[in-house]
Amino acid sequence: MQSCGSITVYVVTISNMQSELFKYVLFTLCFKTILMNDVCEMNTNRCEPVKYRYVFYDINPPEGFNLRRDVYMRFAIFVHKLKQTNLSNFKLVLPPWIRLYHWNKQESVQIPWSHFFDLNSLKQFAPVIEMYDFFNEINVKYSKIKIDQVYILQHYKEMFDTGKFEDKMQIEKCATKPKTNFYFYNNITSDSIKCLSFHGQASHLKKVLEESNAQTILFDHAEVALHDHFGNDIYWKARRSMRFNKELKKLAADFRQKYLNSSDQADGTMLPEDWQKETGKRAAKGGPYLSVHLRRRDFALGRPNDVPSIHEAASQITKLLQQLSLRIVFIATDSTIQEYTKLEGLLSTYKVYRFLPVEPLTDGAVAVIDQIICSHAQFFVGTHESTFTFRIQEEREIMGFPEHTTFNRLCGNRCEKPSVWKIVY
Ligand SMILES: C[C@@H]1O[C@H](OP(=O)(O)OP(=O)(O)OC[C@H]2O[C@@H](n3cnc4c(=O)[nH]c(N)nc43)[C@H](O)[C@@H]2O)[C@@H](O)[C@H](O)[C@@H]1O
Repeated sequence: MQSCGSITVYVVTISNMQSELFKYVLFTLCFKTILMNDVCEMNTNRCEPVKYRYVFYDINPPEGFNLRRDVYMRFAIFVHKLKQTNLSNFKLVLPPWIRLYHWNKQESVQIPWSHFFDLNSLKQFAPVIEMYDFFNEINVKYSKIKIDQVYILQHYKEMFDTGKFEDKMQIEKCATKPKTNFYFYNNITSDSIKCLSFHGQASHLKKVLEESNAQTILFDHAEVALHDHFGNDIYWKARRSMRFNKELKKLAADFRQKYLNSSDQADGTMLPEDWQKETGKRAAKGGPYLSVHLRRRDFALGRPNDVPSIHEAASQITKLLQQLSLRIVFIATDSTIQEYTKLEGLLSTYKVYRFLPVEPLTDGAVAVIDQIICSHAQFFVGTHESTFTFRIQEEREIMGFPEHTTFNRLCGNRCEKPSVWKIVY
C-alpha cells in the first residue's frame, strides 16, 4: 500500500510501463484518486481506492488523563506496526475526552485530541484520526453509527489469583454487564458486543483484526492490553510524537518568561519543529527554578505512605531549594485551595508560583500547562508512581536534562528510589 502521491511508487510504477500513453493514463487515474480518496492502493498496474477500516478504543472510565495517554501509545504502536502488514488500511480513531473523574469542571462536551496535542505530530507516527474525522470520512452527520464489532477486554481472573501470567485470549462470558453506547455519544452503539478475556501485548490484537471482516472494531477496556515493549525506540518514537498543542505551549512559555525567568533559548530546551529530527543531546539546563508535582486528593488518600503531608512536603522542598541555591519554586498540584495556601505559607521565604489561568481553560488544559512548566525547570521533584509525574519525566528526557535533575520524588513514610526510564533513540 502506498500513497499515490509517493514519488517512489510513481517512479517505480511508470518505469515498468511499456507505452507513454499508458503512463499518462496511470498518472491521470492516480491523480483523480488522490483528489477523491487521498490514498490509493497500487495493484500491479492499477491504483484502486482503499477501503479504510477503523480501530476504536476506550478506557475504564475512572482512569485519569495520563494513564490514558499511556494506553494511547499502546494502540498507536499497534496501528503503527500494521502499516507494514496487509492490514495497513486500518486507522486508529481517537476517543474524545469527556467527563474524566479528576476534572472538576466536568466538561460535558467531547473534547478532541487537538485540544491537548499536535495532531500532525501524532499522525507522523501512526494513522490516527479524530472522532469527528471518522464521521466526516464515512459521511454520517447525525444518524446512528453501529460499530460492527465491539470487544470488551477483560483480565483472566485466575492469572491474578495464581500469579501465573501467559499470553492468551478467548471469547468468554462477560464479567460485568457490557454498556450499549460508547463515548457518551447516544448515537454510537453496536449490535455485536463480545467479551474477550485477554492477556498480552496490544499488538496481539492483530489476530482479532485478521479474523474479522468488520470495518469498524472497538476494543473497550483497552487498558487491559499491555505495551509491546516498554521503553524501546518505538515506545519513545510514539512518546516523542505526542507534542502538546501549540497554544498551550505558548501559554506555558509566556508564564515561564513572565514569572520564572525561563525561556527555551536561555534554558537550552529548544527542540526541532519536527520530532523526527530530534537527536538526543543531553544539554538542557532548564529555568532557574525548582518544580514540584505534588499529587493530592484520591492519590494521597490511597497511598498515605508514599505521599507526604503538606508540612513534610514543605520541609522537603525547603531542603531542596537550599541545596540547589534556588529562590523560586513552581508548584503543580491538584490539592485543595486550603492545602495550597498552607504550603505557600510554609514556604513564605521563597517565591512560590502556581499556574492560575487568566482566561477560561479546561481542567485538562491547565494540567498540561502545569506539566510543561514543570518539565522546563532546572530540577524537578514529583510524586511517587503518579502517571502525571511520569509524563513530566518523559518530557525532560526528550529535552535532554541530566538524569539526576529528573528522577526525584517527594517522600512519604517510605522512600524507595524512583525508577529511571531513560530515553532511547
Ligand atoms: C489514584 C489514581 O491516580 C491516577 O492519577 P495519576 O497517576 O497521578 O495521574 P493522572 O492520571 O493524570 O490523574 C490525575 C488527574 O488529576 C489532575 N491533576 C493531578 N495533578 C495535577 C497537577 O499538578 N496539576 C493539575 N492542574 N492537575 C493535576 C489532572 O486532571 C490529572 O489528569 C489516576 O490515573 C487513576 O485513575 C487513579 O485515580
